[in-house]
Amino acid sequence: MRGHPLLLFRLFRQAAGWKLGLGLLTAGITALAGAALLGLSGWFITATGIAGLSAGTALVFDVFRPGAGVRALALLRTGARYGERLATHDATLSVIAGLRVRLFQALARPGLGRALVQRPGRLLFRISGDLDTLDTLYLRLLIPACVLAVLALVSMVALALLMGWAGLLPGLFLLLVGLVMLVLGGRGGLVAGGKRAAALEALRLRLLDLVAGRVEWRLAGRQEQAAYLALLAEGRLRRADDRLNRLESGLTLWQGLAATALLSGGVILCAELVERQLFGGPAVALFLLILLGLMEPLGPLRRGAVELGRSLRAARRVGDALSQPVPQQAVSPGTRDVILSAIRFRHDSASAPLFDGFSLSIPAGQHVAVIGDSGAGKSSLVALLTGEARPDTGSIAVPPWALLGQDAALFQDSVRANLLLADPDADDTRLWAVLEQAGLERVVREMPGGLDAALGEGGTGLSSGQRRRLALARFLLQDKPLWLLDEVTEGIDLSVAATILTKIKASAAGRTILLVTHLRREAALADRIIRLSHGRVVMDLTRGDPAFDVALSTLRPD
Ligand SMILES: Nc1ncnc2c1ncn2[C@@H]1O[C@H](COP(=O)(O)OP(=O)(O)OP(=O)(O)O)[C@@H](O)[C@H]1O
Repeated sequence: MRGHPLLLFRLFRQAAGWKLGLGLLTAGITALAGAALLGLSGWFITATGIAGLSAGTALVFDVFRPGAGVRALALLRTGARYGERLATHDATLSVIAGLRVRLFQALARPGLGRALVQRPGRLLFRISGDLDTLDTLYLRLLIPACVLAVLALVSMVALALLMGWAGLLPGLFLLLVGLVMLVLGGRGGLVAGGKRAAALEALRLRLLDLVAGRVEWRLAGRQEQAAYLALLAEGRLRRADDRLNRLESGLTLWQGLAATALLSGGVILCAELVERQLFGGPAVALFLLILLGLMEPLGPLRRGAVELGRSLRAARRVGDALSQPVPQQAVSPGTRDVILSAIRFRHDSASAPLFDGFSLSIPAGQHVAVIGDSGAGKSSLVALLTGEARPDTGSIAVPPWALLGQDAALFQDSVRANLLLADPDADDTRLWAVLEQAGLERVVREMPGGLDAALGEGGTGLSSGQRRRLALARFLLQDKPLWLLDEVTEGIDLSVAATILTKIKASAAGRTILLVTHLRREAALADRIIRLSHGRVVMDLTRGDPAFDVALSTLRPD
């Protein structure tokens, strides 16, 4: 089932089962009412015209019942069409909205997230393009295909009752036409649609490179080459579009030929029936116009068929991501201490394990500084604790944690929304309190809109020190027993660093802290210092030990 489009149909059904059914039902009623309306109107106009030829028939001709029928069918068709639009779009939008959340969660899985971040164009595509493509599956494929099948079957039964076995022919012909359309469109669209998706992804990436790196391209004198690469991708996109257009034109031709053949066959059949005096003029109009009505779903089906390949590809990719288990924070319920036992861990692209038989135990409430040269394994240790990296063997027990790192990771949204990420239920009083703790309250109060002030991408609108303080406020909002601090004051000026460290110290009592650092001012918060080297603990000192102060003094001063 992994990655199979059927998984998506199952998700569609779970998310909006009855709405999908209602959509199909109303779409079927709309099409049937449309075909009947066309036929009855044709019959009525013809029959009225013929009846009007002589005064005798004109007087006895009943215009009321067929007129009422036309009105009833018109009302039914309009109402059903309205219901269909409501039901199908509501169903699709709610399913896609639900899928978007699940896809975000799935993409947050460490391995997948990291793999995709190396190809941001693809990541963007998955989140936007693939999901939007999925509405085609239901709206443009399933609905027209089912409606065509229903119309064909109903027409087969009705026309067979009316004119014997010959009445089966239009329905069978329609089914054949629809099937050929799906096969041809699906096969052609799969290849051309795949090429189009790849070209569009390449074009987006090339354009991003061109714009974001324009200064570097220019300095290197290679702007022309970068533009040429974008043009190449654009050329591939155009050729793929041409192929898709040709495919759609071919299918339109096929639809036109099929419609002509069906109508011509209908005219020949009617001529035969008229000659045998089984059909009169009004019945001919009824029959031919019903045939026209039956072909109505072929247009949407044709457009859906061209999209079939693209939709199936998107369904497979989204299905692949969704079939992975949703990542959970690596938290062991009931644990208060941090315990790593006999860990063996190798980075994906590394040849040898970084940690081999690594064990570490931090009792609840202890404040530990992890120091060591660059590449010693400090960040990898934090990644193991947060679950971002998984050990090959060994066990890890971690209480609920909050992480504060060097990257402020702020989003293009309001100050409030950036804070609420940490605790969606926090009220304004609490938000102001953490802003005050982080030394940012006055700044935010002076911003237009206060908590609702909009930040730009990455927190633009705030200075880099203010961004770090906002990240600190968000961190403080999480009331977790374990704090993981990864070089939190690296690269910031003394006054901001002092604020951050003071606030951390003020709220540190009763919590376990593991801080990774090269800086004396940060390690001074700890009551235990561990030095790592090549993935091993080479020094483990507690405050009071004379070597503790010596270890502190080896660290970078402020
Ligand atoms: N994603 C990765 N793939 C392969 N090797 C990695 C990866 N991340 C880190 N490493 C390697 O693992 C080792 C430990 O890296 P880590 O980032 O944990 O060190 P660190 O002590 O945090 O260094 P720094 O102080 O420079 O941040 C290094 O040799 C590094 O090259």
